[in-house]
Amino acid sequence: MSRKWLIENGTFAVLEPGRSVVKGYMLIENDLIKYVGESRPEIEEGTDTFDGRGLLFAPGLINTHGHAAMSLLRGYGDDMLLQNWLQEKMWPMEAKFTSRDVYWGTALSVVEMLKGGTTTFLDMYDHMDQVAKVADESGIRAVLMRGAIGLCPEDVQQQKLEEAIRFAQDWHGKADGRITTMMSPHSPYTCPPAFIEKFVQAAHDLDLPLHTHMSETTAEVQQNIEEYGLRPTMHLEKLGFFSRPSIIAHGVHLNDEEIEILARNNVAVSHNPGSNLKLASGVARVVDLQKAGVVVSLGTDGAASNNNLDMFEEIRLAALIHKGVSGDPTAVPAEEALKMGTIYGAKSVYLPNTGKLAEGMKADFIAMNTDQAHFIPHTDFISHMVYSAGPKDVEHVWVNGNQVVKHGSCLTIDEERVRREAQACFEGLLSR
Ligand SMILES: CSC[C@H]1O[C@@H](n2cnc3c(O)ncnc32)[C@H](O)[C@@H]1O
Ligand SMILES: [Zn+2]
Repeated sequence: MSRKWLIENGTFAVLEPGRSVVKGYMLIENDLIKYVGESRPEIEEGTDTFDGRGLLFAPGLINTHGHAAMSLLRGYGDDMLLQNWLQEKMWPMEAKFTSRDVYWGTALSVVEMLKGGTTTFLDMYDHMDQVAKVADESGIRAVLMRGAIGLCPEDVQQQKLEEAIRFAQDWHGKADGRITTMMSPHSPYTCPPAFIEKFVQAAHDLDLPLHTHMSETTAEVQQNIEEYGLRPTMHLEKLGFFSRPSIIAHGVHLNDEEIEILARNNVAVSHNPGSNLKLASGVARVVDLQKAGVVVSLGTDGAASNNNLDMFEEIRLAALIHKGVSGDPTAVPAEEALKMGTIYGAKSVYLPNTGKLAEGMKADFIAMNTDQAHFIPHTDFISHMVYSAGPKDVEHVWVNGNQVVKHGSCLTIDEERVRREAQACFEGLLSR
């Protein structure tokens, strides 16, 4: 049965050229936005109404890189460089992760993301059926992939590849279309070239995009040059990676030629400023990437390197650090930063019908309470959302037309149970 409802007297962040915000109405039918505008549309009998006064409606935030189950390792390895952090802290603990750990760790992250206004997340991890189960049950939209590290014997590599293919086939388009999949070798420094080529071939066979970590640290770039005689971008290009739609995470250390290769191949970049700062990896050349025409979106990375999944923080960091680094106060203006967290996120994870409040788009959106001191005066709501707001301002969240957060509480997940089980999982990991 069709369900129609009309939001009245709201403020809508439409982010269109010449008009960032519209005061008026938004009509939703099932999973789709049917109308956004100043005048009240004709509505059929039986259409519900929703009072939007005091609320700023915005597209749901899109987190384009992360490892949700790593919230179990939040605070477990702080103030370290990437390679030491991975080798000494993360990988030894992750080797002990069971399906149960991944389920509750992911659920913990999904609670944090939904309550903080994130309606879509990309996730690269192991035990991915558990991640898909959480996405299915919670109502969030998810772009999922079995991440594969190839530092293992060939028969184990083969198992990982087959599992990645099986997972991608099983879940693509599931959960009312909320789950899509990608193929994902972890990185050029953890995957031998022949292993990466197999993922590229599988992505061609399954008609799926590719995702990987790339050029996150100077050490990684140096190692790639020593092992393969090429910088990571040229190396992946040679392996055919960019012959598929692809999104790379980080892209911190890129030279001009690499930026040109990414632009020429329409490769999207997930910028993860919080994680890159915390691991002292550096600051990505976002302004140069955007000037070259690369779609740059935003990700949190896992909660063990961030240490939260707050997309407002990533949006604000994107708007701030590039001003600081360049000395140019117009670098990454507020509206551009917000687009990186919404519409550019949608483009970079190949979900073109999300990320915007407009007719025909999926009804994935949030409502923020603007009757608060840090939203006053009601001058520029886009500025306030980027420079002043945070996850606690998110009052309601809808994904695919369904309400998943109401007055700041999750409707689809038992948050108290998730917190208890996640704590128990962490204690179990410590004792094993
Ligand atoms: C194969 S599952 C994903 C794998 O990635 C690791 N990881 C988490 N954050 C980062 C990062 O910033 N760079 C590289 N790898 C990262 C995580 O610990 C898992 O092992
Ligand atoms: Zn990562």
